[in-house]
Amino acid sequence: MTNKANNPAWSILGAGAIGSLWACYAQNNGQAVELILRDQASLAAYQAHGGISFSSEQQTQLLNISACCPETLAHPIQQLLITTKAQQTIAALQSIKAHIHPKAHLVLLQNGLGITEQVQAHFPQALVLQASTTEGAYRSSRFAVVHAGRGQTLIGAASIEPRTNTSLAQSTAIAESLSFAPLQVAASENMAAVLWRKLAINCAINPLTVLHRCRNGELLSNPAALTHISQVVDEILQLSKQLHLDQYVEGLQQQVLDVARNTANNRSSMLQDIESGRETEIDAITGYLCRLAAKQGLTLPTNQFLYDEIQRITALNRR
Ligand SMILES: NC(=O)C1=CN([C@@H]2O[C@H](COP(=O)(O)OP(=O)(O)OC[C@H]3O[C@@H](n4cnc5c(N)ncnc54)[C@H](OP(=O)(O)O)[C@@H]3O)[C@@H](O)[C@H]2O)C=CC1
Ligand SMILES: CC(C)(CO)C(=O)C(=O)O
Repeated sequence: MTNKANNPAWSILGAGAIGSLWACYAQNNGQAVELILRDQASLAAYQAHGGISFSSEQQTQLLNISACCPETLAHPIQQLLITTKAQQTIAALQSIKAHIHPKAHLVLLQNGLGITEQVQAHFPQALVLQASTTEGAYRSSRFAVVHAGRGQTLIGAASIEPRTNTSLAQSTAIAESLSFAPLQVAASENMAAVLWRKLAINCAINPLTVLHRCRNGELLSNPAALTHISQVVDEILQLSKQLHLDQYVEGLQQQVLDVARNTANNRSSMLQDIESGRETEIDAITGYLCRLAAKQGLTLPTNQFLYDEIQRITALNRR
């Protein structure tokens, strides 16, 4: 589906693993989407590659998906799926701000919290939603994406505040328009619970895989890591109670262990970022948690320790 001016229904900002995954399934479903690349050099490299090499269920196809960059964007953006890493979001949006319709639908499909508030401040009239996915994808090279694991995607109001002005009908319509088979996107009636639980699980697994340099499943046989997990979980439960979010994280300790077991062979996204010398999403994960706690007059010593450690390791990586 394209809009009246024949523009794509969705523009996708961040042609990495997740952005390319959505773009490829959209294309395979006959839906016009457009990838927005970082700059002209990236666009030239993409065009030279001939599109995205997309691998799923042992089949690979080269999909020549329409692409542009801030310098070549030639139409107003009505619906934008944002699939950059959390910490890249604001700079990426700034680069195309002039093209974003004031009342655009902006969907952040990324881990971490706290970015949507910043996006809403930049685009006060826009409808800003957050999506959370358990799909798994990775880039085997710059423009080659592998759909590694099937999951589910939930979409809803971009806040952990239970109160929200976003109607379920709006989220449902947007979820449907982003459901490019086999990707399943559904509107959540309680996105606050989804986001808080996801944040808690990321806080309890991601930094620890970096600290102990291990796959998710290896945390389970490491006594020091298990102690850290318990401490992280206890601190999150304490904060959740104070914020009246405790019903969202009932049984958290067991859930964390289950996720580590079910994703045992994964290198967490944070470990992958560190190993590739990239910035991590620690600021939108553990950093967000610690800042929220500070506003409540609470300190979370283990989470703060993990935040500081990841910052230290990232800085060492940069040298
Ligand atoms: N991969 C997965 O399986 C999952 C990922 N997630 C979450 O989804 C989000 C995206 O992850 P993922 O796709 O893996 O990350 P990637 O790093 O693969 O993709 C991010 C993309 O954003 C692009 N980007 C960064 N800055 C800009 C900019 N200024 N302008 C245009 N593009 C820009 C990057 O471009 P460049 O290549 O030029 O740097 C890159 O292509 C993250 O929050 C992640 O935690 C959640 C669940 C699963
Ligand atoms: C759930 C988990 C830990 C799976 O690897 C993840 O979301 C991540 O790596 O960011």
